[in-house]
Amino acid sequence: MKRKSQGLKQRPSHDTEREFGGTLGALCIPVLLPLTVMFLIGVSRSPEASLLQWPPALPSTDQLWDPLAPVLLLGWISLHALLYVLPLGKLSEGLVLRNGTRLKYPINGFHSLCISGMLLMLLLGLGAPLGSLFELLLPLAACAIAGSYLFSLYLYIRSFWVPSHALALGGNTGNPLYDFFIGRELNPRIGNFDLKYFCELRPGLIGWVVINLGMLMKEVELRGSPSLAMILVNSFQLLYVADALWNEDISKEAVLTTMDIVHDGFGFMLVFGDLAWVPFTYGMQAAFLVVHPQALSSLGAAAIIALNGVGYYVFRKSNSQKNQFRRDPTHPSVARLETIATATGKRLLVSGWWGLVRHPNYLGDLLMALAWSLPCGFSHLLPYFYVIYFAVLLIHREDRDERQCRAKYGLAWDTYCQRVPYRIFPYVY
Ligand SMILES: NC(=O)C1=CN([C@@H]2O[C@H](COP(=O)(O)OP(=O)(O)OC[C@H]3O[C@@H](n4cnc5c(N)ncnc54)[C@H](OP(=O)(O)O)[C@@H]3O)[C@@H](O)[C@H]2O)C=CC1
Ligand SMILES: CC(C)CCC[C@@H](C)[C@H]1CC=C2C3=C(CC[C@@]21C)[C@@]1(C)CC[C@H](O)C(C)(C)[C@@H]1CC3
Repeated sequence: MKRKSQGLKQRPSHDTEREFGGTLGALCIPVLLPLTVMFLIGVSRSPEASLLQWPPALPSTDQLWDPLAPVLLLGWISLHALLYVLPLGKLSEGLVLRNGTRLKYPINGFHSLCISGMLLMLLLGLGAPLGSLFELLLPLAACAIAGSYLFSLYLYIRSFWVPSHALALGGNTGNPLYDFFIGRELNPRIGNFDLKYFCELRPGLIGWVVINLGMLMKEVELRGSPSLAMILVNSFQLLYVADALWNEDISKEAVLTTMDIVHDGFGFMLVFGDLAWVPFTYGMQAAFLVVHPQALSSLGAAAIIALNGVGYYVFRKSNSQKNQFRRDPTHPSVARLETIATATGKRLLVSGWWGLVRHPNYLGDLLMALAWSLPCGFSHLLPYFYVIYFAVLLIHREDRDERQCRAKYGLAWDTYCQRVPYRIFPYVY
């Protein structure tokens, strides 16, 4: 690769505000989170399933390797890369970049989900032992983690050959450890293939529901039929993933406007998050249920379904309201909502869902997260790991978003905060 014109040479900005605990965070997170993945998988299949057991039970090295794991993982990524480049769905434009251009993105994630689903059904019909994913979970996670390190290294190195406007504002501090972690390049692409966008929605997110299905099949192998708890966990999480892929389209909804796509560089944090953390920890409840079956009454199941329904309603309605307003503030569904003006020309909603709390979509997401854990009963903490982690992630994300909005909207943002004082939970936080 040739270095682009000298006039565009990037200068590290040492005074950039550092996130995720700065250099210390960048040193600890890439070590601790992969260990957490291994620890959680190990604990989920131990009879005690205790998170508090000391010393923590980490799997032995021979449990981490199976030659089938890299083959399956590479096959899965290649399948999704192929589906990504197939001329299915339409092309949408992202937001305007710093150099005034807009990138084009294929909107075919839902097609990928449906095709993956059909292929899986075919494989199951042919007698493929999907339940073996249970035994392969540790080697698969180990490969995904190793792949995340290698891929992030590639992304870090290639970022030195791109022009400065292609770098993320927060990822060019000059501290190699931090920049590797947070990501230097904003939208790394090979030709038209957008690596960040591809990883954000496809292999990991769809991989998560495939692993869940594998856990369900393992339960069928062990006990003859899937339990109600397992069916609920699988259905709720499939709904969440299908919703994300269905709403990928910018002209419908707004994955292309999330802070991960618009603001964050593509470094270890997102690579590992997308390819290892999401598929191997978000489905922890299903893995837990294989070894720790739970009896669930019809009344309990009905209450949990209702909670997931309420959470989904709040999550979807609030996200849709903001996205509709962003797209067309004169649309009848949002035109009557009260707003305040900002210096950028954009208006902020202060009524409707966004007048209830400043992040109603996070509230809905957290209610759903709780509904995913409840089918696992109250005997163990492990199935509640996701809710606890997610609350921490969203509180931290909310704080990052607030700082970005305050920088963008200044006084108007402060007025919004006065009008809508609660962040996520009405009257609590
Ligand atoms: N399952 C998971 O692991 C995760 C799920 N999520 C989910 O993803 C979804 C998207 O979340 P996220 O990307 O964090 O951001 P949000 O969808 O919450 O968007 C925040 C942005 O919305 C705009 N905005 C904020 N307040 C207002 C207002 N009052 N009026 C108009 N516009 C406003 C601002 O953007 P602008 O100035 O550009 O208009 C702000 O930066 C959420 O539902 C979240 O729960 C997120 C992270 C992880
Ligand atoms: C390991 C780290 C410290 C943190 C990793 C964070 C990532 C796991 C998440 C950051 C933003 C995400 C989003 C989704 C999944 C998790 C990650 C990648 C999302 C795709 C889930 C489905 C939603 O509907 C969404 C709005 C599309 C989400 C976008 C953000």
